[in-house]
Amino acid sequence: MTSQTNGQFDRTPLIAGNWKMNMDHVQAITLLQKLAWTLDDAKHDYSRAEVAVFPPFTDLRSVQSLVDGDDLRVVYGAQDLSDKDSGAYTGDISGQFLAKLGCTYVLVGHSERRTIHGETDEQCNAKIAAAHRHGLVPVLCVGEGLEVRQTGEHVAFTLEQLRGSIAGLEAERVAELVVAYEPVWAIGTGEVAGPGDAQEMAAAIREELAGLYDEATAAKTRILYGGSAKAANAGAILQGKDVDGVLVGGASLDAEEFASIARFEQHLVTD
Ligand SMILES: O=C[C@H](O)COP(=O)(O)O
Repeated sequence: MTSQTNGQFDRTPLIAGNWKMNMDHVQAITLLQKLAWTLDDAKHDYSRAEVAVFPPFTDLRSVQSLVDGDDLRVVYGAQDLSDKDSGAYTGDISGQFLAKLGCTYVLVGHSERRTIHGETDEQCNAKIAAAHRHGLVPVLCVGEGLEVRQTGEHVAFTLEQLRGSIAGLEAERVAELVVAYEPVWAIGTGEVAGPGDAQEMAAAIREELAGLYDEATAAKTRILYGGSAKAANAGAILQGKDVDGVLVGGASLDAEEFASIARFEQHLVTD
Protein backbone atom coordinates (compact mmCIF):
# COMPACT_ATOMS: atom_id res chain seq x y z
CA MET A 1 0.00 0.00 0.00
CA THR A 2 1.10 3.57 -0.26
CA SER A 3 1.71 6.37 2.15
CA GLN A 4 1.25 9.34 -0.13
CA THR A 5 1.66 11.96 2.52
CA ASN A 6 5.43 11.64 2.46
CA GLY A 7 5.53 10.97 -1.25
CA GLN A 8 6.76 7.40 -0.88
CA PHE A 9 4.94 4.91 -3.08
CA ASP A 10 5.22 1.14 -3.06
CA ARG A 11 4.27 1.10 -6.73
CA THR A 12 6.03 3.58 -9.00
CA PRO A 13 3.35 6.05 -10.07
CA LEU A 14 2.68 6.18 -13.80
CA ILE A 15 1.73 9.48 -15.40
CA ALA A 16 0.39 8.57 -18.83
CA GLY A 17 -0.53 11.04 -21.58
CA ASN A 18 -2.95 9.77 -24.21
CA TRP A 19 -2.73 12.16 -27.14
CA LYS A 20 -5.73 10.48 -28.83
CA MET A 21 -6.10 11.62 -32.48
CA ASN A 22 -4.06 14.80 -31.99
CA MET A 23 -0.55 15.77 -33.10
CA ASP A 24 0.95 14.81 -36.45
CA HIS A 25 4.48 13.42 -36.42
CA VAL A 26 6.07 16.87 -36.70
CA GLN A 27 3.97 18.30 -33.87
CA ALA A 28 4.75 15.18 -31.86
CA ILE A 29 8.47 15.96 -31.92
CA THR A 30 7.89 19.51 -30.69
CA LEU A 31 5.57 18.41 -27.91
CA LEU A 32 7.81 15.61 -26.70
CA GLN A 33 10.95 17.79 -26.79
CA LYS A 34 9.20 20.47 -24.77
CA LEU A 35 7.92 17.91 -22.29
CA ALA A 36 11.38 16.41 -21.81
CA TRP A 37 13.03 19.83 -21.43
CA THR A 38 10.41 20.96 -18.95
CA LEU A 39 10.90 17.84 -16.85
CA ASP A 40 14.69 18.18 -17.08
CA ASP A 41 14.53 21.81 -15.99
CA ALA A 42 12.44 20.74 -13.01
CA LYS A 43 15.00 17.98 -12.28
CA HIS A 44 12.24 15.41 -12.48
CA ASP A 45 13.15 12.12 -10.84
CA TYR A 46 11.72 9.45 -13.14
CA SER A 47 12.16 6.82 -10.46
CA ARG A 48 9.54 8.70 -8.41
CA ALA A 49 7.04 9.02 -11.25
CA GLU A 50 7.31 7.27 -14.60
CA VAL A 51 6.19 9.42 -17.53
CA ALA A 52 4.68 7.84 -20.66
CA VAL A 53 3.08 9.25 -23.78
CA PHE A 54 0.68 7.52 -26.16
CA PRO A 55 0.89 9.24 -29.55
CA PRO A 56 -1.02 8.23 -32.69
CA PHE A 57 0.50 5.29 -34.62
CA THR A 58 1.87 7.58 -37.33
CA ASP A 59 4.02 9.45 -34.79
CA LEU A 60 5.68 6.45 -33.21
CA ARG A 61 8.69 6.23 -35.50
CA SER A 62 9.49 9.91 -34.92
CA VAL A 63 9.01 9.51 -31.18
CA GLN A 64 11.30 6.48 -31.18
CA SER A 65 14.03 8.41 -33.05
CA LEU A 66 13.80 11.33 -30.64
CA VAL A 67 13.79 9.18 -27.50
CA ASP A 68 16.72 7.08 -28.73
CA GLY A 69 18.66 9.99 -30.23
CA ASP A 70 18.36 12.27 -27.20
CA ASP A 71 18.35 9.52 -24.55
CA LEU A 72 15.03 10.68 -23.16
CA ARG A 73 13.65 9.03 -20.04
CA VAL A 74 10.05 9.44 -21.19
CA VAL A 75 8.66 6.11 -22.37
CA TYR A 76 5.87 5.63 -24.88
CA GLY A 77 3.18 3.33 -26.09
CA ALA A 78 0.45 2.93 -28.67
CA GLN A 79 -3.25 3.64 -28.29
CA ASP A 80 -4.43 0.25 -29.56
CA LEU A 81 -3.24 -2.96 -31.21
CA SER A 82 -4.70 -5.83 -33.18
CA ASP A 83 -5.40 -9.12 -31.46
CA LYS A 84 -3.77 -10.75 -34.53
CA ASP A 85 -0.05 -10.78 -35.30
CA SER A 86 -0.09 -10.47 -39.10
CA GLY A 87 -2.21 -11.16 -42.17
CA ALA A 88 -5.14 -9.75 -44.11
CA TYR A 89 -6.42 -7.29 -41.50
CA THR A 90 -6.54 -4.00 -43.37
CA GLY A 91 -5.96 -1.00 -41.18
CA ASP A 92 -4.96 -2.98 -38.12
CA ILE A 93 -1.59 -2.70 -36.35
CA SER A 94 0.28 -5.69 -34.95
CA GLY A 95 1.89 -5.72 -31.54
CA GLN A 96 5.00 -6.93 -33.34
CA PHE A 97 5.24 -3.59 -35.15
CA LEU A 98 4.79 -1.70 -31.90
CA ALA A 99 7.50 -3.69 -30.17
CA LYS A 100 9.86 -2.98 -33.08
CA LEU A 101 9.10 0.72 -32.61
CA GLY A 102 10.27 0.52 -29.02
CA CYS A 103 6.86 0.82 -27.38
CA THR A 104 6.77 -0.13 -23.71
CA TYR A 105 3.01 0.07 -23.26
CA VAL A 106 -0.19 -0.26 -25.26
CA LEU A 107 -3.67 0.93 -24.31
CA VAL A 108 -6.32 -1.77 -24.49
CA GLY A 109 -10.06 -1.14 -24.40
CA HIS A 110 -9.93 2.63 -24.05
CA SER A 111 -13.50 3.84 -23.53
CA GLU A 112 -13.41 5.49 -26.97
CA ARG A 113 -12.55 2.09 -28.51
CA ARG A 114 -15.31 0.46 -26.50
CA THR A 115 -17.99 3.06 -27.25
CA ILE A 116 -17.13 4.25 -30.78
CA HIS A 117 -15.77 0.96 -32.14
CA GLY A 118 -17.85 -1.41 -30.04
CA GLU A 119 -14.91 -3.30 -28.55
CA THR A 120 -15.94 -6.03 -26.16
CA ASP A 121 -14.26 -7.51 -23.11
CA GLU A 122 -13.51 -10.63 -25.18
CA GLN A 123 -11.65 -8.52 -27.74
CA CYS A 124 -9.78 -6.74 -24.98
CA ASN A 125 -8.83 -10.12 -23.57
CA ALA A 126 -7.44 -11.18 -26.96
CA LYS A 127 -5.59 -7.86 -27.31
CA ILE A 128 -3.99 -8.29 -23.91
CA ALA A 129 -2.76 -11.72 -25.03
CA ALA A 130 -1.40 -10.15 -28.24
CA ALA A 131 0.39 -7.46 -26.25
CA HIS A 132 2.03 -10.13 -24.11
CA ARG A 133 3.13 -12.13 -27.14
CA HIS A 134 5.19 -9.11 -28.15
CA GLY A 135 6.53 -8.00 -24.78
CA LEU A 136 4.24 -4.98 -24.43
CA VAL A 137 2.65 -4.00 -21.12
CA PRO A 138 -1.10 -3.52 -21.56
CA VAL A 139 -2.84 -0.57 -19.96
CA LEU A 140 -6.34 -1.98 -19.66
CA CYS A 141 -9.04 0.68 -19.52
CA VAL A 142 -12.33 0.04 -17.72
CA GLY A 143 -15.11 2.29 -16.51
CA GLU A 144 -18.79 3.07 -16.58
CA GLY A 145 -20.94 5.50 -18.53
CA LEU A 146 -23.23 8.09 -16.98
CA GLU A 147 -26.34 5.87 -17.12
CA VAL A 148 -24.60 3.17 -15.12
CA ARG A 149 -23.20 5.68 -12.62
CA GLN A 150 -26.72 7.02 -12.07
CA THR A 151 -28.01 3.55 -11.19
CA GLY A 152 -25.25 3.18 -8.58
CA GLU A 153 -24.01 0.00 -10.25
CA HIS A 154 -20.69 1.49 -11.36
CA VAL A 155 -18.47 -0.75 -9.24
CA ALA A 156 -20.19 -3.98 -10.32
CA PHE A 157 -20.17 -2.86 -13.97
CA THR A 158 -16.48 -1.95 -13.95
CA LEU A 159 -15.44 -5.13 -12.16
CA GLU A 160 -17.32 -7.18 -14.73
CA GLN A 161 -15.36 -5.45 -17.51
CA LEU A 162 -12.18 -6.18 -15.58
CA ARG A 163 -12.97 -9.88 -15.14
CA GLY A 164 -13.96 -10.30 -18.77
CA SER A 165 -10.86 -8.54 -20.04
CA ILE A 166 -8.33 -10.43 -17.93
CA ALA A 167 -9.94 -13.88 -18.01
CA GLY A 168 -7.28 -16.59 -18.07
CA LEU A 169 -4.38 -14.23 -17.35
CA GLU A 170 -1.56 -15.65 -15.23
CA ALA A 171 -0.74 -13.97 -11.91
CA GLU A 172 2.68 -12.74 -13.13
CA ARG A 173 0.94 -10.90 -15.96
CA VAL A 174 -1.60 -9.37 -13.61
CA ALA A 175 1.19 -8.12 -11.38
CA GLU A 176 2.73 -6.12 -14.24
CA LEU A 177 -0.61 -5.05 -15.73
CA VAL A 178 -1.74 -1.44 -15.55
CA VAL A 179 -5.48 -0.88 -15.11
CA ALA A 180 -6.90 2.56 -15.87
CA TYR A 181 -10.29 3.42 -14.39
CA GLU A 182 -11.97 5.95 -16.63
CA PRO A 183 -15.50 6.95 -15.77
CA VAL A 184 -16.75 7.74 -19.27
CA TRP A 185 -18.87 10.65 -18.03
CA ALA A 186 -15.68 12.39 -16.83
CA ILE A 187 -13.72 12.11 -20.07
CA GLY A 188 -13.12 15.30 -22.01
CA THR A 189 -16.10 16.87 -20.28
CA GLY A 190 -14.37 18.84 -17.58
CA GLU A 191 -16.28 16.69 -15.10
CA VAL A 192 -13.87 14.94 -12.81
CA ALA A 193 -14.67 12.10 -10.50
CA GLY A 194 -13.77 13.19 -7.00
CA PRO A 195 -10.62 11.79 -5.39
CA GLY A 196 -12.97 9.66 -3.27
CA ASP A 197 -14.57 8.17 -6.40
CA ALA A 198 -11.16 7.38 -7.88
CA GLN A 199 -9.98 5.72 -4.66
CA GLU A 200 -13.28 3.84 -4.23
CA MET A 201 -12.92 2.20 -7.64
CA ALA A 202 -9.17 1.63 -7.40
CA ALA A 203 -9.68 -0.13 -4.06
CA ALA A 204 -12.51 -2.22 -5.51
CA ILE A 205 -10.33 -3.23 -8.46
CA ARG A 206 -7.45 -4.18 -6.16
CA GLU A 207 -9.75 -6.16 -3.90
CA GLU A 208 -11.20 -7.98 -6.91
CA LEU A 209 -7.69 -8.86 -8.12
CA ALA A 210 -6.77 -10.08 -4.65
CA GLY A 211 -9.84 -12.33 -4.71
CA LEU A 212 -9.16 -13.63 -8.20
CA TYR A 213 -5.42 -14.06 -7.57
CA ASP A 214 -3.85 -13.18 -4.23
CA GLU A 215 -2.96 -10.13 -2.12
CA ALA A 216 0.68 -10.08 -3.21
CA THR A 217 -0.26 -10.02 -6.89
CA ALA A 218 -2.93 -7.38 -6.40
CA ALA A 219 -0.48 -5.23 -4.43
CA LYS A 220 1.75 -4.98 -7.50
CA THR A 221 -0.84 -4.02 -10.14
CA ARG A 222 -0.81 -0.31 -10.89
CA ILE A 223 -4.23 1.31 -11.04
CA LEU A 224 -4.65 4.70 -12.70
CA TYR A 225 -7.49 7.20 -12.80
CA GLY A 226 -8.45 8.88 -16.09
CA GLY A 227 -11.00 11.62 -16.76
CA SER A 228 -10.31 15.37 -16.97
CA ALA A 229 -7.15 15.00 -14.88
CA LYS A 230 -5.00 18.13 -14.75
CA ALA A 231 -2.31 19.70 -12.58
CA ALA A 232 -4.90 21.29 -10.33
CA ASN A 233 -6.53 17.98 -9.35
CA ALA A 234 -3.75 15.38 -9.83
CA GLY A 235 -2.34 15.80 -6.34
CA ALA A 236 -5.71 15.19 -4.70
CA ILE A 237 -6.49 12.22 -6.96
CA LEU A 238 -3.13 10.67 -6.20
CA GLN A 239 -3.75 10.93 -2.46
CA GLY A 240 -5.90 7.81 -2.82
CA LYS A 241 -3.78 4.97 -1.46
CA ASP A 242 -4.78 2.63 -4.28
CA VAL A 243 -4.43 5.21 -7.05
CA ASP A 244 -1.04 4.79 -8.71
CA GLY A 245 -1.18 7.39 -11.45
CA VAL A 246 -3.33 9.14 -13.98
CA LEU A 247 -4.26 8.59 -17.62
CA VAL A 248 -4.44 12.10 -19.01
CA GLY A 249 -6.10 13.07 -22.29
CA GLY A 250 -6.57 16.75 -23.11
CA ALA A 251 -4.10 18.10 -20.55
CA SER A 252 -1.30 15.93 -21.95
CA LEU A 253 -1.28 18.04 -25.13
CA ASP A 254 0.18 20.94 -23.14
CA ALA A 255 3.79 20.11 -22.23
CA GLU A 256 3.94 22.38 -19.18
CA GLU A 257 0.60 21.21 -17.80
CA PHE A 258 1.49 17.56 -18.32
CA ALA A 259 4.93 18.04 -16.78
CA SER A 260 3.24 19.66 -13.80
CA ILE A 261 0.98 16.61 -13.44
CA ALA A 262 4.07 14.39 -13.54
CA ARG A 263 5.44 16.55 -10.72
CA PHE A 264 2.25 15.90 -8.74
CA GLU A 265 4.18 15.41 -5.51
CA GLN A 266 4.40 19.19 -5.32
CA HIS A 267 0.62 19.28 -5.12
CA LEU A 268 0.19 16.56 -2.51
CA VAL A 269 -1.52 17.70 0.62
CA THR A 270 0.66 16.71 3.55
CA ASP A 271 -0.54 16.07 7.05
O1 LIG B 1 -7.18 8.61 -22.09
C1 LIG B 1 -7.53 9.55 -21.39
C2 LIG B 1 -8.86 9.69 -20.88
O2 LIG B 1 -9.80 9.36 -21.87
C3 LIG B 1 -9.13 11.01 -20.24
O3 LIG B 1 -9.22 12.03 -21.20
P1 LIG B 1 -9.39 13.57 -20.68
O4 LIG B 1 -8.25 13.80 -19.73
O5 LIG B 1 -9.31 14.41 -21.92
O6 LIG B 1 -10.72 13.64 -19.99
